[in-house]
Amino acid sequence: MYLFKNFSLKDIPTTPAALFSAYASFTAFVQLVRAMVEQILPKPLRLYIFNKLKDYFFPSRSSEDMTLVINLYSASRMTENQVYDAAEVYLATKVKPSDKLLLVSKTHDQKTISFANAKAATIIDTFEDIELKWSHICPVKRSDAVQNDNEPQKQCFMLRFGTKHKEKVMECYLPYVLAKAKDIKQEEKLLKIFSCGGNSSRSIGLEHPATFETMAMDPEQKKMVMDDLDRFVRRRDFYKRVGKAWKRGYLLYGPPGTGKSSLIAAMANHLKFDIYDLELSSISRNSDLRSVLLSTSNRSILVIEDIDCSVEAENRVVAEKFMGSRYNRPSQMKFTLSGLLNVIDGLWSCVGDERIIIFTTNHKDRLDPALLRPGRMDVHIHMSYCTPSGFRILASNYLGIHESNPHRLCGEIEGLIESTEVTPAQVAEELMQSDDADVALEGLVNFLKCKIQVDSKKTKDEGTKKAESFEEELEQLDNGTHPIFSKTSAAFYKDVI
Ligand SMILES: Nc1ncnc2c1ncn2[C@@H]1O[C@H](COP(=O)(O)OP(=O)(O)OP(=O)(O)O)[C@@H](O)[C@H]1O
Ligand SMILES: [Mg+2]
Repeated sequence: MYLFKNFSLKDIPTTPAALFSAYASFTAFVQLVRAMVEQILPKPLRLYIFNKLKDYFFPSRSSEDMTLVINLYSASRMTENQVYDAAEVYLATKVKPSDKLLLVSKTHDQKTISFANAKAATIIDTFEDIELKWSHICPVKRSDAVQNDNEPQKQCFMLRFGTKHKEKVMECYLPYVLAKAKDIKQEEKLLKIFSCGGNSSRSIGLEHPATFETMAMDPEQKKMVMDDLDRFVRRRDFYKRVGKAWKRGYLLYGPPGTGKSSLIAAMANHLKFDIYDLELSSISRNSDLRSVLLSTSNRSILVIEDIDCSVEAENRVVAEKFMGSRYNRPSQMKFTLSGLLNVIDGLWSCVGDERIIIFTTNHKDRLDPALLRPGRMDVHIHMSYCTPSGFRILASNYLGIHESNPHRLCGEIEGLIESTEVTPAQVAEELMQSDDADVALEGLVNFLKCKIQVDSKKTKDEGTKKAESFEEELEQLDNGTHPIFSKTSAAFYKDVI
């Protein structure tokens, strides 16, 4: 303040001699300060402060730094550079509360609106105490410039860091950015379900709400499946080490309405894998099957539902085609379960990674032994009729009734469920009848009681029918009119029955 108060315009040196003298005193002053600093601060500390100041005032000129240039296109310019893509995704998450300019976007593949920092700014990231400075270069297109379509814009990211960290950045940080970006994309990804058959494959967004949380399954079985899936995706190196393809096969079996399809959706949602639903009925040749398999991507689930019916139906179709001699070489068209398994096994073991294949059936007992052979399907999951614990999950999903505060009818319902075979789908349908828990649960009680009555009548009727036919048979044996046994062998047969 003192200096400024006493300073007037006439103090500004104007003549060359006065300017020289001012310069000389300024340099003398700087040298004095420098000498004092050299006396007080040791050299390493001085260097450190000097570099910091230099970085701050001249960020692009630090001699101890090195810069990596990450172009939008790879060196060959044929394809997009995955590192650029990953950097874009990764840096978009580095939004700071102080950022005043944000980019807002949402693509078809994203579930939510995303906010990213404008690329104009330098973004400072830290990784294991290394400071990394990201900046984005995007040359402005001049309106008078001749646009050459073959020459992509030289957009790039510049990544600057201390040269001494070169190895760590190359070997650890960049892979970390790639992995992080993959996770972010995976998290935001809208799953797809591809319907594959013949030569075509259509896809739509998979918005099935089933999750493991909403699945009415035995808690231990649920945990087993979740753990198995988690272990599978974690074990890339393990599969490599033991020389096994990174694939896993599941067989889901159980009566209709026990949640086989829902479990597939829950698995896809859990892993964030797309689903390829293979319609075997529209595939007549192994070559079609091969091309469908080749068109599936990594991190996906290939589903073949109702395997017992599909293969039977397919064999019929092939037989019809064969009889109609629409094809000249019918032997090539033979399409059997073992053929299917061979194609899948053969291709499956060498194409792609992180694949899951799921077969479903209502009748495990009708399946070809080739499918049940040990080692063919890694995990067999039995989807059973509704259990009391399954009911509790459904009651929580549909009516918000929690175990800690059960409804007065829950105990009765659990007892009824234990004494009959009711599917989770049937229970769910009853629970959907009303938002009012009293009404919905009373409806379920009535439904279960009716079912028990109908079932016991059916069993009784069957028993009566059996008893009647038994009586009839005895009579035939006695009077010698039995269609198989003569009067002489009747005594022996009576003993057996
Ligand atoms: N275990 C379950 N947990 C939760 N909901 C279930 C369960 N099982 C069935 N559901 C309900 O019933 C409906 C039908 O079930 P889903 O289609 O999954 O049965 P499925 O076993 O595949 O039957 P299908 O053998 O006929 O194909 C589902 O949409 C879901 O609402
Ligand atoms: Mg199903």
